[in-house]
Amino acid sequence: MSIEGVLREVIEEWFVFNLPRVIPRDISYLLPEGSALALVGPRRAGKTYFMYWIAQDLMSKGWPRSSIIYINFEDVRLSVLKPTDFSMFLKVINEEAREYNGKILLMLDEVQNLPEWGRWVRTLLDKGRYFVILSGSSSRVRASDVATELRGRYIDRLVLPFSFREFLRVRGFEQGFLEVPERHGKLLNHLRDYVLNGSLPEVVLRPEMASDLVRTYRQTIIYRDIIERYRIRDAAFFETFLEIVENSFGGYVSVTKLSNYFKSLGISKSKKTLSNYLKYLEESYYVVLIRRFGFSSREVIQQPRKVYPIDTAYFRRKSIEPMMESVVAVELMRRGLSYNYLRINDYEVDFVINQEPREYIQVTYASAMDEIDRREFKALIRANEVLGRGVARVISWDLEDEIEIEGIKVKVTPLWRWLLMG
Ligand SMILES: Nc1ncnc2c1ncn2[C@@H]1O[C@H](COP(=O)(O)OP(=O)(O)OP(=O)(O)O)[C@@H](O)[C@H]1O
Repeated sequence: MSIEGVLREVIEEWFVFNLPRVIPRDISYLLPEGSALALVGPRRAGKTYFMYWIAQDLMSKGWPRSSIIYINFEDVRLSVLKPTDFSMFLKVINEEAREYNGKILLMLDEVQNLPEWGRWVRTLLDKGRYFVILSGSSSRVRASDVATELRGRYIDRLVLPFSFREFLRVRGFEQGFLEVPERHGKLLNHLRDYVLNGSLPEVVLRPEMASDLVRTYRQTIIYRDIIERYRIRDAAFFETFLEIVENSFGGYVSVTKLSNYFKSLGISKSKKTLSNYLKYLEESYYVVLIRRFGFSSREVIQQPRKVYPIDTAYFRRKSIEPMMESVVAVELMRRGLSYNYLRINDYEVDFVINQEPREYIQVTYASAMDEIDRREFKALIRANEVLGRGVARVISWDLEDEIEIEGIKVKVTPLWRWLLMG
């Protein structure tokens, strides 16, 4: 069959494809004129399913199915598409689809498999007749690649594993009357499940498969998205490096210390290489790195970074507190906030949110107010003194209070409430 025939076949299959049941996400989307909507985020976080959801949502608002085309370029039948096939592609789209209010929506998935996809998308946008939504593998269609390929003509949306609100929706737990004791107990059980097992959609939906799924996801990220993509020749070394990073989840990684450590083993790796490896892990959305507050980006490389996995399913179990911090870090990312950790002499604040007013956050698993380490409060007070007045908050497991220490009000907020606040 000619490539034209194949493309028609793929599109016609889409028109009769039974869309799966999709759990609605709390991620907003829009169809911008002249720009593409790029969905970025970690592996298996639900980018494709979010496209299906958009299709369903638009159809419920009157869009006919024939005005929406979804193409997955990972389809082997499309692997022979060449950059010069663009005119044919356009002709097939125009013949197969029907306009709705003068527009056709094109959803292009795994777009990295399409040679020169950036040019294709820009040309489509120039025609003024198409809305384009695209997504691709986390490492090849990273936010930075989209920026380069589309020269600013895009809006991106980060698709992360389920938020706690979405997670409760999957579990069928209504979000009212949370203080009623029986419901409260259930809520805390859900919270424990969320913190300990993470919220990758398939893992949440098929908990019995969790360990197999998580192992496979990790392998794909490490081997396909990082080692292959960045052409890392010394894969065995990278794995050793990764092991150290994974064992540091919830703590610090310092490129300087790592470089010295490897030197002591007779392995010479430059700080630049190690720093790049960390960057790859971050760009592939496997880890979240938190930089120290107050240092320029050049200086920050020398500073230890705090490291968390993108989902606690990847966490090497330690205690629950660092896992709670991990959930908070990813939630801040979900809310699109910029944040750092802060260290002033011996005091440390887990998160400083860079907004007006600043917010200083500590995370604790303490089960009674007097169990909270005084140093946690002291650090919040120091932060207020040094960086200026802000909101001081302790995120706890289930404690709720507001106290005043040395003239500074500190809010103590349960993790579940904080997660549902966003
Ligand atoms: N909103 C959702 N409702 C129901 N199931 C979902 C949802 N999102 C994701 N899933 C489940 O998680 C799996 C992975 O989701 P999806 O394929 O959308 O991820 P992705 O981000 O496109 O992955 P990749 O980066 O590997 O292409 C799906 O096969 C489905 O089982």
